[in-house]
Amino acid sequence: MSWSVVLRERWKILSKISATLTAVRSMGGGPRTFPGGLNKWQFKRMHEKMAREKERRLLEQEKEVYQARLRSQIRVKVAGRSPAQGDEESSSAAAYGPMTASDHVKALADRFTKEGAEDLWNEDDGPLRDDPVPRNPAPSRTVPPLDLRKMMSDRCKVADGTAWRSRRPVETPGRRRQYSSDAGRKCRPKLGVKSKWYPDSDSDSDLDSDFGLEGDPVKPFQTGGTRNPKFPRVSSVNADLKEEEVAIRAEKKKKIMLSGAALMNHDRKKERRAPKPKAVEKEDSLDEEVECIRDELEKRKRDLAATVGQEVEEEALLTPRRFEEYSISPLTVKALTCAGYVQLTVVQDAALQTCLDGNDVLVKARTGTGKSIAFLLPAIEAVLKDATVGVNNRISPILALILCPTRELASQVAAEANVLLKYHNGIGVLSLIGGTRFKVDQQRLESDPCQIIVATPGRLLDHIENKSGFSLRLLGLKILVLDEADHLLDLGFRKDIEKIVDCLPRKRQSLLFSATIPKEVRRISQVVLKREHTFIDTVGLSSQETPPKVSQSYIIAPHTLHFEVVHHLLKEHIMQEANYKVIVFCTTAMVTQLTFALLHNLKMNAREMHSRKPQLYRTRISDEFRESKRLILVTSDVSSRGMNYPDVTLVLQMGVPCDREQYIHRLGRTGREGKNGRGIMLLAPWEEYFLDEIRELPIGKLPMPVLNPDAGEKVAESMGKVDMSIKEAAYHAWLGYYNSISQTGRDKTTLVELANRFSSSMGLQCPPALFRRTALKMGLKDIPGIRVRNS
Ligand SMILES: Nc1ncnc2c1ncn2[C@@H]1O[C@H](COP(=O)(O)OP(=O)(O)OP(=O)(O)O)[C@@H](O)[C@H]1O
Repeated sequence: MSWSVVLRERWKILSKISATLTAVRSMGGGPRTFPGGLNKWQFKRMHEKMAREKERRLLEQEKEVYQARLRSQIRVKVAGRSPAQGDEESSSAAAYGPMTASDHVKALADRFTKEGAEDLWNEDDGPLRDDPVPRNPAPSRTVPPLDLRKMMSDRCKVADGTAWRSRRPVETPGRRRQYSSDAGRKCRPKLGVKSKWYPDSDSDSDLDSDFGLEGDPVKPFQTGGTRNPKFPRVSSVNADLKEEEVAIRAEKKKKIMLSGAALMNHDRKKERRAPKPKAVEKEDSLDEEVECIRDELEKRKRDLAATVGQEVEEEALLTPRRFEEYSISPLTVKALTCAGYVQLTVVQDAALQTCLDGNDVLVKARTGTGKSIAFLLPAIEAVLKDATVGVNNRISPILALILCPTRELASQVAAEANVLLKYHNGIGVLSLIGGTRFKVDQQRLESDPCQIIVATPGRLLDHIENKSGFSLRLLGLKILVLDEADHLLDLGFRKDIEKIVDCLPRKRQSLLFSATIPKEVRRISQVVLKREHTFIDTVGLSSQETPPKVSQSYIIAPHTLHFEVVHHLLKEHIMQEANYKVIVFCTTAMVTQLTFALLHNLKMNAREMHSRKPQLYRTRISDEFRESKRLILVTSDVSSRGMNYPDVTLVLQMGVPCDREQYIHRLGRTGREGKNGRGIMLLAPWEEYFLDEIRELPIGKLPMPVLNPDAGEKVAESMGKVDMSIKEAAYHAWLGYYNSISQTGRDKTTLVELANRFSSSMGLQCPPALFRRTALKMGLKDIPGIRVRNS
């Protein structure tokens, strides 16, 4: 065999081997390593396991609390038995405590109603305040809040001469609130309706329910131990307690007292043993009273709505305190002064010192009142205090982590942080947000010595899971901030937040800020906060949650006319305001696209912003709108929270928001820094149910505007020019939205009707095939009168 043949054979073998090697080479640039030499999946599984364990631990802790509560109940009841009863068990049990159960209840009643018992009351059923007297109390309202309970008791005094003691302690001047609950806002007095007791709720709500805070206008106890004739004797309550005691003892004998099964039994919702009024005739008159008060309440609300534009509430945004009075770095004070911040706003004054002291804090304050600076200052101070700062580390630990729900908000917060760090060389801020290249983030993380990260949860988790060494950098974290905390702890984000928190050191400070903190968020806030955190609420029960100088109104109009009404309102506003700046909120990204296309065809100066747009475009539009005047931003809810666009003159909400909180945040884009503003919500008749959710807000009804037929034709013509694919996409998205949020949407027959109306308002013919496609997409089957199922 010649050499050339041998060479050719060898060449063939070599090329085969190289082809095989190419085929088995792993994709994505080789294996990634994680701390502890784990691969990506092992690392992910480890985190999931840790999360599961944490969940189990929390559950166990909760069980322990129930057990302890049960034990203490039994102890009180056993101690309540007098030795005179001759029961050996009771006499030995009496050693547990010196009081009988009824004495205990009476003493508590006395304690709660006496003056100076403020320390017993909680902030919005939260933990007891460390510092009950704030240095600068929120200025009082010009219009005093309507105290339903006080009115009730006053009326009752007049009616039958008996003095009913209100459960609400008297507001002491100089205090923000002695205690709080949602009672004032959510719970109208509902007589004859039993309120529920949830034994698994936190200790604070126990306090509420035990003392009938929820929905009860009056309290059964009186000072001095005298009994209100409307309520049964405490002894009848004791009889109930005794029965329960016997049942519990029987359970105990079976040795299942503290078993999971026993706990499950106590986990069930129980009807609270709220004392009922005895006299039926009094109940009737009481009903009348309540009706009367409701009417008065409605009237007051209407008056407030009518006059809100005329400075009903003159609350000052700034306090007399100045930043240099706090223990913050002089360089930061210099930067603050440079940016025009000299005095603190109310929320900054209320929260700053507590945050600087290193406590875990949950803060609620109205939109546009300066929460960002209130959490950025403690974050910067925490970084400055760390010994590693100033040391020339190539890769510095991440000391402060700020999480925001949207990319634009994260960029805005990072920009604000940079303003405050103007004179601090060596401290860096980096924003990690979705929609940008991961590689670019990695390079910036390696090249910039940043100690503060502002991130959206998804992208941060990406870095934790896919970038080796990133989790290690987080181990030195000193402070965690959740801006728009209620949204971040919402179902959409919660899993991500839990995963992130699992990667952070336990010994850290956590700050949660938002303009809305629903009760359920307070309960789950302990996913992030320590149990003994402080709750600061600068809004309070007595005040409205929306900006005081924003006039709020709604219009009910047939859906087929919505685009026409929007066009009319915008034209009218442009005529009235020379420097108009309007935000139009739409229900979904696709509906936003459609509305923008329509306004664009109508030659209005508008921009669009929603999640379907690339990040670069979104950033550009956001910056442009921040700087501009005489511009309309048509947007989805990506702009509803936290975005600080100065001098917005009108917020127009087209269609129902997904919940009450979203309404407040959308509206909060106007009237910032205590300025004037206007908010209009446009609803279809079937969306009126939403008004009930915001009934305590000063919102008034506007009549349906008189529409110009010529303008109507113009709108129809412009709608005709909009691309069919945009209309179809909006149609799908719109139906999906209503199907997911509203009761109406869940009624399939109504949904078909809505679909027809929506399609006609777009000039879409709604062919059955299109509706079938939508219905299938939404997982709907068997709609009466329509064959949805694919044959
Ligand atoms: N101490 C201050 N003095 C003057 N202006 C301030 C001060 N603090 C904040 N501001 C201004 O108040 C405006 C609103 O601030 P910020 O965006 O922090 O409000 P926010 O409470 O976070 O609102 P949202 O709830 O919508 O997120 C900003 O324009 C900011 O510059």
